[in-house]
Amino acid sequence: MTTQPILTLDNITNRFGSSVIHENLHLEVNSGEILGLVGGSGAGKSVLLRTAIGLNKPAAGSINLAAKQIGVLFQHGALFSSMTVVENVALPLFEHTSLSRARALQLASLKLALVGLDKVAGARYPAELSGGMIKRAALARALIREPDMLFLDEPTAGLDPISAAAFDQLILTLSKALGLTVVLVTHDLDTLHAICDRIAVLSNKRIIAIDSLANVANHNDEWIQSYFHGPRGRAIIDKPLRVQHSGFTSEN
Ligand SMILES: Nc1ncnc2c1ncn2[C@@H]1O[C@H](COP(=O)(O)OP(=O)(O)OP(=O)(O)O)[C@@H](O)[C@H]1O
Repeated sequence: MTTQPILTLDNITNRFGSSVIHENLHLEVNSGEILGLVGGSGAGKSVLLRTAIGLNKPAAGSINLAAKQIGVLFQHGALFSSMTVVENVALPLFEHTSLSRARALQLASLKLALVGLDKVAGARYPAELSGGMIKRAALARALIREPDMLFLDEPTAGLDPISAAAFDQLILTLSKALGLTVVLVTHDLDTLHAICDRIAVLSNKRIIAIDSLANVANHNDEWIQSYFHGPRGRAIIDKPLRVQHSGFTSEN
């Protein structure tokens, strides 16, 4: 991994009316890393992600995004119910390229295969898929334009622990195989532990810590202490990582 920032947010201020969400916030994302962004509910994680990708214009500050192409998985990034899964995945190609429909659908099938969905799943409508399969299809759609950077908003939300672990591993495998930089917003401590190179903590309108999980967890901040050393956090920090594929716990 290089330490070249692929994304720099500098002195960012965001406000809605009189409510200040971010103030003089600074964040750098290194090329090739998986960065987990955590913070309390309403801290402004999603707004920060939208700011980074240009969907929210900050009141002040600068954004330097060096990625050539980005892919985004939104928190409620539902697929269109009236289109098949493969059509949903191909949609960005229909909209943004001059590829033929047949070629776009062929590329979409390849992306579906990459995330573990076969042609049968591709021919279904979203309502006919499980939650985990929908996440995979949405990930395939985020990957369809060959991004070098992915933004994922709560990728494992709503998944059972085994499906969530499998989805974590998929993100990890794809990011390493494709050389992707990943920024993911999550509340899922397992995800932080299993796949994130660094953790950024958003609190009090700023990034108050950014480091490895072990170092961030030692930070002397009240929210960090309660998040990482509360009952759920302790279980992750203090215990060995489960073996993700099987869902079993390993002592290794
Ligand atoms: N378009 C908007 N207009 C007004 N207020 C907004 C808008 N978008 C977000 N907010 C407010 O900004 C704050 C931060 O919202 P955001 O969704 O970024 O939080 P979050 O950290 O992602 O929360 P959660 O973990 O619960 O998803 C909230 O108080 C929210 O109500």
